[in-house]
Amino acid sequence: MAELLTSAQMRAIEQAEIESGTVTGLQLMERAGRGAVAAAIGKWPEFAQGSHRALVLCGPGNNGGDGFVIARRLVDRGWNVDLFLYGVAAKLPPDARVNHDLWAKRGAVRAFDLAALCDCDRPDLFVDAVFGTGLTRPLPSDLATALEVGMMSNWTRGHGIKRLAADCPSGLNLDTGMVPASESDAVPRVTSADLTVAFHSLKAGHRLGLGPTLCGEVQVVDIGLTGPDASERAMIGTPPDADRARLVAPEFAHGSLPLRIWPGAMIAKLRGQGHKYDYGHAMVCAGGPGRGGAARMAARTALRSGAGLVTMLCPPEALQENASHLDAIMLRACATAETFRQILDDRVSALCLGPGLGVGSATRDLVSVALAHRPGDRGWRDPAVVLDADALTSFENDPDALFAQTHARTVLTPHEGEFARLFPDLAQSERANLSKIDVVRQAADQAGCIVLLKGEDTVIARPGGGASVHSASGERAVPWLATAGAGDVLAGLIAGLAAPETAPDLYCVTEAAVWLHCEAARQFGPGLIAEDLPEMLPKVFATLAR
Ligand SMILES: NC(=O)C1=CN([C@@H]2O[C@H](COP(=O)(O)OP(=O)(O)OC[C@H]3O[C@@H](n4cnc5c(N)ncnc54)[C@H](O)[C@@H]3O)[C@@H](O)[C@H]2O)[C@@H](O)CC1
Ligand SMILES: [K+]
Repeated sequence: MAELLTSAQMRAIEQAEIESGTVTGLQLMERAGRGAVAAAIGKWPEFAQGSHRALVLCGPGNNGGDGFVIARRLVDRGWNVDLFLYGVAAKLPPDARVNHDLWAKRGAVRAFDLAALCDCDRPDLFVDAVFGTGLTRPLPSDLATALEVGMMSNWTRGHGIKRLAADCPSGLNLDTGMVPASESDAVPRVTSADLTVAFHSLKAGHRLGLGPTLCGEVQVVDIGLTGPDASERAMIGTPPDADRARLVAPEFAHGSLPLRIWPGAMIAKLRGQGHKYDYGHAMVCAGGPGRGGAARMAARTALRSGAGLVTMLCPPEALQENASHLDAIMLRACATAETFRQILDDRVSALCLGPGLGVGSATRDLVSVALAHRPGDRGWRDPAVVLDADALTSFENDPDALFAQTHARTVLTPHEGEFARLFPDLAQSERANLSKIDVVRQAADQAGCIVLLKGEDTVIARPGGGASVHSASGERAVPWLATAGAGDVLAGLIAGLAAPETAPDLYCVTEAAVWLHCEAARQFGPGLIAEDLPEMLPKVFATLAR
């Protein structure tokens, strides 16, 4: 559970620490530059010995300051370094200026010039230290060109040049994971780094949007600010604080976490002992004949993932079809919302509605019954209600009617299309400079419940602010998870994990569900279809129990 900071939060942390007198900005910059060089040598051991050539491009702020430190450290190691400054030395902020001056005693500072840069000898390492957390506008086009992969073809064997980015590839907005579009260049050219060293902590933009692709491998470098580890440890089992966002992964900023602690501890059946009813009763509502597959997959996943028992409810005319597919899952006919209300009893602890349910008033009525159900004397909290797919689209014309009924134990799991139907003002086309985290936070506030917006960067948020990002990128990239029915499985997974009496906080369960969903797909590999996901769960659980 690593924190994902915004640029402003990072600045505030640095500022507070500098003002407290425990560290100076100059010390932080030195550690950042040294840490970047150490990370590069760790990744490319061939750089540890001998003389190599680097081209360092420094910017007009403190990110440029890091570049001067990197250049100095490389020369100390016997490297040849060409350094260009995009900006004016006299206008550098103080710490960057000090490092500029230190470098100037060792090598030349050349004013940024595309032609001169292209004239340099082929570098082994290209260091991008132009902009970090301070990017405020699109990249100027000459700079974009200088940072471009295509420019590398100036050098023979240009493809072998390693790219190191200080804090981020310049042009990437570290709050949004987006590259601001420029008027002159509709498709801004930002080049992927091979290695990005993130100072102190991951920032949101490292894991949102284009961030994972552009950053390449990301290593967090400790620059001696008060460690995030303690606060990260405290996060396990509790949702994030209002203004905080975190990465859904078994890791801290500076290390990994045993899987039995997370997500293992989020899975009731990996811990206690109990009767099937202690693990809760999940119910899944299905649509009419020929449309039961999605709900059956959700139900099967709920049963595999932790519910003690699972019942599927369907219209009487779909009974035969569903009965021929289900064994361990119980099946009951449910013709109307009123019947649904009568069927719900004290033991029902999780409800999943939406997959294959059909769009319209009948679905709206079922959703209303689900959201109005209270636990009675036997239960101690409201049942978890997971609403997906048709349960969301059915409220397209009146989302407020849904939001008037949702409660704290409700999770909405839209994809971008469904999200736009419920929150048209927050649709992708309307987001401007808001990050996906900000957008889902606003949605959760509007809806009054947990909202999970799917994608390669899945974002979860709850009312009042806390948010999480799960990134299916890099080693966790699962393009084969983009398959029909995968979303139905996720809805069932949340319901199944939330059903047990001892299930942790619903927000934390939702985080674990997203990770497990991706993990099951990852372990299965290409060729996956949605039915494979519940069948992979036992294997995944086995790795968490150790
Ligand atoms: N003491 C500190 O504050 C430390 C800062 N660190 C580094 O400093 C970075 C943040 O420094 P800054 O806040 O100075 O920000 P940056 O160095 O990221 O950039 C700010 C400068 O770039 C200009 N700028 C922004 N976007 C531009 C664009 N599109 N075209 C042209 N100019 C543009 C701004 O006007 C400003 O001069 C971090 O990412 C990190 O790399 C680290 O050295 C650790 C210590
Ligand atoms: K940079």
